[in-house]
Amino acid sequence: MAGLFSPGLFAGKVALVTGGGTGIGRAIAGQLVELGAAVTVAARRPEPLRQTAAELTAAGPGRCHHLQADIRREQDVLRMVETVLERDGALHLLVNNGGGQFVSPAADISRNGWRAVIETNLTGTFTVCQTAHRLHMRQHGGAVVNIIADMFRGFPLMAHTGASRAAVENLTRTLAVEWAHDGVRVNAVAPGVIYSASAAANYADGLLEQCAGELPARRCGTTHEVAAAVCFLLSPGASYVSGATLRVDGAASLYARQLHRVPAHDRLPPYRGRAGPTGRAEPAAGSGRSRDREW
Ligand SMILES: CCCCCCC/C=C/C(=O)SCCNC(=O)CCNC(=O)[C@H](O)C(C)(C)COP(=O)(O)OP(=O)(O)OC[C@H]1O[C@@H](n2cnc3c(N)ncnc32)[C@H](O)[C@@H]1OP(=O)(O)O
Ligand SMILES: NC(=O)C1=CN([C@@H]2O[C@H](COP(=O)(O)OP(=O)(O)OC[C@H]3O[C@@H](n4cnc5c(N)ncnc54)[C@H](OP(=O)(O)O)[C@@H]3O)[C@@H](O)[C@H]2O)C=CC1
Repeated sequence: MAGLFSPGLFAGKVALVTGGGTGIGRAIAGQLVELGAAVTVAARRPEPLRQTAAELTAAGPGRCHHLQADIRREQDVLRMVETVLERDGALHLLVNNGGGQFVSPAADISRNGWRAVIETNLTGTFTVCQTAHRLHMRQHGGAVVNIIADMFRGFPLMAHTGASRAAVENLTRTLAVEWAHDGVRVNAVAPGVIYSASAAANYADGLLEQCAGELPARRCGTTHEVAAAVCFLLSPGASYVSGATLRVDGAASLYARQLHRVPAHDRLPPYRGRAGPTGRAEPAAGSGRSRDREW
């Protein structure tokens, strides 16, 4: 099938995709290589990176390098950006896709679990943005896309990722303004439920499929659908788009389905003022338990 974008759209462009060895990141790297870019994929596990780089380079016409880096480690991030600049002489396009989380009620998230997710999704993304800007984009401009998530109504059972992705959305807006005069555009893409091997593994027991059946689109999104949105935002076609969030979710963020179902309860009694219409204090509705919780 012919691609959506003009062949050679990114010829001569240098791109870095974190988390680019697997899933959505791999699809983004694949579309960039297909459109002529020199792409580096970076993440922690060497094997998926090596395999992705080899396969994408073989497919061409662009090429794909790989390097191991943990975006939580400042030294890794510095080395990653320096390596791209030394090898390819520039960094025009940056995609902050590396990230993750786990499903847990907020009450049960350990301090270290919270820190792991915040340091990856938020601090890691910030460190990569700041380093790319400081070492190259401040002088030469560029385009950045941050991958976030559908956290617009909160993210029950994923409080850590909801908080970090909302923060990245706000960071995106701030950087779009601060870096406009450097010629840097910064946007976000918010995927909904996207079928990737990792999502399938992390939302096991058919949860992903079950959830997909309740989405407005009645299916999960594909990694290629996210990649197409990212390529648009990186392209000159989006030259006047900065600070925006593009939701790639088939309208899921506008629809009520959530991972968490609120159980039946009466634990949020209404406020009735000091006195009701009779002049006497009104009894609270519901069970004694509900009254116990009035404050
Ligand atoms: C079905 C409908 C809704 C779907 C919505 C889809 C939304 C998004 C989907 C995706 O993004 S899927 C693809 C992303 N990939 C992942 O999320 C990868 C899987 N996750 C991880 O690798 C980890 O969760 C991590 C924390 C992000 C990685 O950090 P790290 O490698 O450093 O982890 P550890 O050192 O092993 O642990 C640190 C800390 O975190 C606690 N922890 C880790 N996993 C869990 C878990 N599953 N449950 C509870 N706690 C967990 C771990 O115990 C450590 O804390 P302490 O034990 O030291 O207190
Ligand atoms: N699939 C979905 O439905 C949705 C996904 N997302 C987000 O989109 C992104 C891609 O997800 P998806 O492709 O599905 O899942 P993947 O797990 O395949 O992608 C996450 C990638 O991030 C890399 N990564 C994780 N932690 C680090 C780190 N500390 N340093 C560098 N790289 C890291 C992983 O590689 P490695 O472990 O080797 O480091 C992996 O390649 C993630 O940020 C995800 O949370 C958001 C909304 C929905």
